Amino acid sequence: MSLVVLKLGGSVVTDKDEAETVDESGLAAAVDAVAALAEAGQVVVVHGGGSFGHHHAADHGVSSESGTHDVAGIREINDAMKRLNDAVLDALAERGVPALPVHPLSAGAREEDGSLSLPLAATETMLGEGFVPVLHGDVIAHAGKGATIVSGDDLVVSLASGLDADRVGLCSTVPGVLDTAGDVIPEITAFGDAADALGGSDSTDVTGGMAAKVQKLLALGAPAHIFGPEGLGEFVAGESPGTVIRGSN
Ligand SMILES: Nc1ncnc2c1ncn2[C@@H]1O[C@H](COP(=O)(O)OP(=O)(O)OP(=O)(O)O)[C@@H](O)[C@H]1O
Ligand SMILES: C=C(C)CCOP(=O)(O)O
Repeated sequence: MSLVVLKLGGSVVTDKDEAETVDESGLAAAVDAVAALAEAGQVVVVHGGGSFGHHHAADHGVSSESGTHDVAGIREINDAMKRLNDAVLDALAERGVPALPVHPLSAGAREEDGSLSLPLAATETMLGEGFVPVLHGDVIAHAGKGATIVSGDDLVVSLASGLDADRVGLCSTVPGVLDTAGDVIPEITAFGDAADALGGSDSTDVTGGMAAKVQKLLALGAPAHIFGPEGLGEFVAGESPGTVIRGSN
């Protein structure tokens, strides 16, 4: 049975400029795509932090690089991500998708060198039992730093390689990775293919925006598709919307 790893960008499922605001129409379109993928095979969903995680993380000075030992701050970030996760799970349940949460704060950790340890037992067993695991960017224990932020993009890379996914898609609010003229770059095989145009996010963001996303996906060593909400249908149909990141490792 085919296995797809699909990221729902925080910019899709939330209004990234309004604190803790779900984008109902973006979420609805994304969940319809997940429902279709779940009908056809196995799917693992990862969603980003959007205006839930990033705003609270920024308030506490926590990012993928900067950590904290402030328990109240860690809990504030994780609680916000669980609220967004509940909204995604509820929308999936309304469409009859058997979705269950996997919270990275309680499932994984970062080693001192920053490498991510994400045991897959919960995710793999959920898949084997016919469930749809839903993970999300989160705050995560980090040896030597207390806790830092793990991006949904990091989780996508870890899951796709650990589960040997057949297809990887990342839905954002842009139609793909854009060049300096604003056109979609069809394929990226090296960071230099788009370096001039790659930047952070237009909204509050503590995990590096599109530049970090492309860098992480190039390390995956398998094709990953970056597309906008209008590309969800094509991705579900097995086509290649937006930009394909084709790294080698
Ligand atoms: N060359 C580029 N092409 C496309 N988007 C770019 C580029 N450079 C910077 N960006 C910015 O990156 C954003 C997408 O990255 P972002 O991390 O915000 O996406 P996301 O995964 O939906 O969000 P989240 O990280 O909350 O899950 C775009 O909204 C755009 O503002
Ligand atoms: C900021 C938090 C807590 C999540 C970051 O995940 P991302 O939005 O996928 O980068």
